[in-house]
Amino acid sequence: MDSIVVQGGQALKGSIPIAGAKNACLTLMPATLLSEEPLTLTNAPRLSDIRTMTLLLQSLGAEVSSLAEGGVLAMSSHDINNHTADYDIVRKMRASILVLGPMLARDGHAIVSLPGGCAIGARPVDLHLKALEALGAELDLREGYVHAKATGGRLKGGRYAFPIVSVGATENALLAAVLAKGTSVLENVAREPEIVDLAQCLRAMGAHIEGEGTGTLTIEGVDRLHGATHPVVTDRIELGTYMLAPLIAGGEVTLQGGRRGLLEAFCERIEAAGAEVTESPAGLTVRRANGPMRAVDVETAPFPGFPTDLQAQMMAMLCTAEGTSVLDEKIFENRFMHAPELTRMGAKIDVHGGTATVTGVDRLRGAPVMATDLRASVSLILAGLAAEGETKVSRVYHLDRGYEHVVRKLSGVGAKIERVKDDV
Ligand SMILES: CC(=O)N[C@H]1[C@@H](OP(=O)(O)OP(=O)(O)OC[C@H]2O[C@@H](n3ccc(=O)[nH]c3=O)[C@H](O)[C@@H]2O)O[C@H](CO)[C@@H](O)[C@@H]1O
Ligand SMILES: C=C(OP(=O)(O)O)C(=O)O
Repeated sequence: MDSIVVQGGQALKGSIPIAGAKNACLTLMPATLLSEEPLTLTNAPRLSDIRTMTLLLQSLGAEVSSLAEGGVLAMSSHDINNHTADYDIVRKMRASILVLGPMLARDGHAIVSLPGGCAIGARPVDLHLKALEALGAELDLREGYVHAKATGGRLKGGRYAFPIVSVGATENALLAAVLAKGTSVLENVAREPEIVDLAQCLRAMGAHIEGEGTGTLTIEGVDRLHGATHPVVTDRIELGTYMLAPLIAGGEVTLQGGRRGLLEAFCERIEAAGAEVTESPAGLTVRRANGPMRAVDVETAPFPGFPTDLQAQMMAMLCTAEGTSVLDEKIFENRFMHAPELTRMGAKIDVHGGTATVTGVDRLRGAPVMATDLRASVSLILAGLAAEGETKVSRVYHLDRGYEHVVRKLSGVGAKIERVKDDV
């Protein structure tokens, strides 16, 4: 297993290219199952989650190329010969459940393992299933698998109002509705840029969709979809993560390809804390406006609110901001695993239920730390950038799920960071 070792105290200067979004790519890839013609993605990121989705699609009979220059990922689902998504793959990555809607829509049947909970919370998939039932799916849960059939062999247009906003359930329902017979109306849907990206890709494949980016999606099902080439939207979570780096370590960094519209609520909060964010055709440039960073309160919410996937990284920044900040995590019930690790580095954090109170300290101190999920891991690297001495973050496989070339990107702007092999 590898670790990341950071020597803190270097101010940062330069540019970081931002990759295509993991969470967009993971919902765009299953769209290949909807057509017998090829779907090609460009700007796909080089991440272990993308590799896992590749293996899952290949296990169903799809052809998926290895990632080429420019993030080109060529896929073809001409011969889908297996309709079972096995537990061994699904348990590695929750986004695997996104093959259920498209398989059901294409061939009228599918068997997909239930993903189970994970470190950040229970994360049920009941809303995915209820939305598919509203489109005419008959579901049976047996031995840890969802056995799904479309009544009469084809899904039918239907209406479903989500009781809470769910990104994944919106995606699964949209992926299914595009080939259902008739009109579907999905209400209280997620509005994340990744949903807008999925709708645009499906439209390029011939789907009839209205309302992406709003609370209601209206989909007129078509009999077949064709091939397309689609660029994956910029990763707003990678963008926000690296925007925090110069605020923590000092200096000025340009995030190439960054756009404010992807992260308006996040930009507003870091500006309230003392950041200066400048938008240009090249991207977003970030530095401290004047003097040290100050405390701000943060509440996570579905888009366009403050993303839960940036809560851990924001906490790392607030650990050395002047004053006391309150972070309310409203999406996942157990997403503060980074707090005890940051405390080991000298941070002052009290966690009660879904609320963390952070009192800024002058300086963090490097320490060996360990993270149990993706964003928690990167928050420890960010904290290490300004900590006194050495921070060693172990269990780097979490990081590899969502950040490509993290050492290259941060050392490119002057951080002292390396990846090392652990002694066994
Ligand atoms: C691969 C991917 O895109 N992952 C993102 C996606 O996860 P994911 O799609 O899993 O997150 P959801 O938006 O579905 O989850 C939101 C909330 O709804 C609950 N819920 C969800 C589905 C369901 O059937 N029942 C239910 O109760 C969840 O437990 C959670 O409390 O959106 C999250 C919220 O922005 C992000 O943190 C994840 O990075
Ligand atoms: C929680 C995340 O991903 P996933 O939904 O795949 O677990 C994330 O990207 O921060």
